[in-house]
Amino acid sequence: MGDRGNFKKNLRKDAREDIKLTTSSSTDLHCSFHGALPPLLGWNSPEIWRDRDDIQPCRAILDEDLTKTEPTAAIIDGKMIAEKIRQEVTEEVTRLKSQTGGKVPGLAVVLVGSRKDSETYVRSKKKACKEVGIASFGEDLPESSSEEDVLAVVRKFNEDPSVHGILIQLPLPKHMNEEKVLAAVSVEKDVDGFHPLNIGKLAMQGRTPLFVPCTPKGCIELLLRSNVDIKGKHAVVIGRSNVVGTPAAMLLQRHQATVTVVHSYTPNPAEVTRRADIVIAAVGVAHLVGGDWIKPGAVVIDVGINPIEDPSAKKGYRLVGDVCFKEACMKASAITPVPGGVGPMTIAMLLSNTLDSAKRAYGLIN
Ligand SMILES: Nc1nc2c(c(=O)[nH]1)N[C@@H](CN(C=O)c1ccc(C(=O)N[C@@H](CCC(=O)O)C(=O)O)cc1)CN2
Repeated sequence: MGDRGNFKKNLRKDAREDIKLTTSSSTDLHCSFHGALPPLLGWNSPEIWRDRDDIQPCRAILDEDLTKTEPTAAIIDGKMIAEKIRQEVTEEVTRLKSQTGGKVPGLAVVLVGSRKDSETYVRSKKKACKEVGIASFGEDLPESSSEEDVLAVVRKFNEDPSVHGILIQLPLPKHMNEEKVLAAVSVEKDVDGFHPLNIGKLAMQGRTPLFVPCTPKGCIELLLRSNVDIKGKHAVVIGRSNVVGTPAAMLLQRHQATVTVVHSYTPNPAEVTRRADIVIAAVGVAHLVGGDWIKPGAVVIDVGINPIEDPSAKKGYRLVGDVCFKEACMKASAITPVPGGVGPMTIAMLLSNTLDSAKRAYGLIN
């Protein structure tokens, strides 16, 4: 009790700012009751990975010569595996069409604002739909749209029987309540798997969510299709975002892994990660995970897609993962590259979820 009562004075300023927000929220169970105690649901603290004494920059970033050691890792080719899944989806769409007298799955993609990366992802999703025979519907709203504008679009797609999946491209503009918008998507059309019912069922034993979030599902699919045993293994998930880290940890547990989540408040994350047989890195910090974080023989799934300056590249930048690929290759038994690893699987899983939704709507699966 005493320790908890005292801990407030040790918090950094940014965390304190956050406490003000958290304590005024209606979800802040017990706080007003216990006074100085932290809320039962914890603080909504920001993830800050930079300027930590217990994290060293990876050697490849420091341009040290790594050529003296031979890489050990097999490359898990996400692009190839995603392509195989797209072919499978194409065949199933054809079968569904013949079973339903010409019906095809439909995906609606809602984009709010004009973030360049989001526009690229939305374009890729629509193109992928076309290639596999899924009809795509789009609604692009300006950044200045109100939450009610977005909710109206969601309601329209909820009621449209030719739409089997609805996806709200994230992140939404800051002035919108993401929780409210995602919860407005019909649970039967929630192909992103972010509806509280779907994510809640994913967290609970013996429950079956209608959809599982695409990127974590893609990570597991990569492991399964690369014949990596998950059962009984120690998996470390680095990052605890709603989109990747948290659902990935839940999915790994459902596959009987022992899961540790490493986050920005974990002391000595390298030491903790070094105990893992399977590492899923999903923090969004370029090259955070150095070779010294990886146990020899571990399997590494790198979810990060971070642009870094590169004057030799046509666009002036290139994409790198959260893992220092050059270093991790010397330790891991298998690793996903960036680009060409998890990214293409995110879209393949979206197609697969949309197909499942259509099959359910036409009574072809439960
Ligand atoms: N509603 C959602 N929003 C977002 C999600 C999501 O799953 N649902 N995930 C990310 C972005 N994302 C899809 O939306 C996504 C990211 C990356 C890729 C991809 O194929 N990446 C390529 C590289 C692409 C490039 O060259 O620019 C790769 O890694 O090889 C696809 C989808 C955030 N928002």
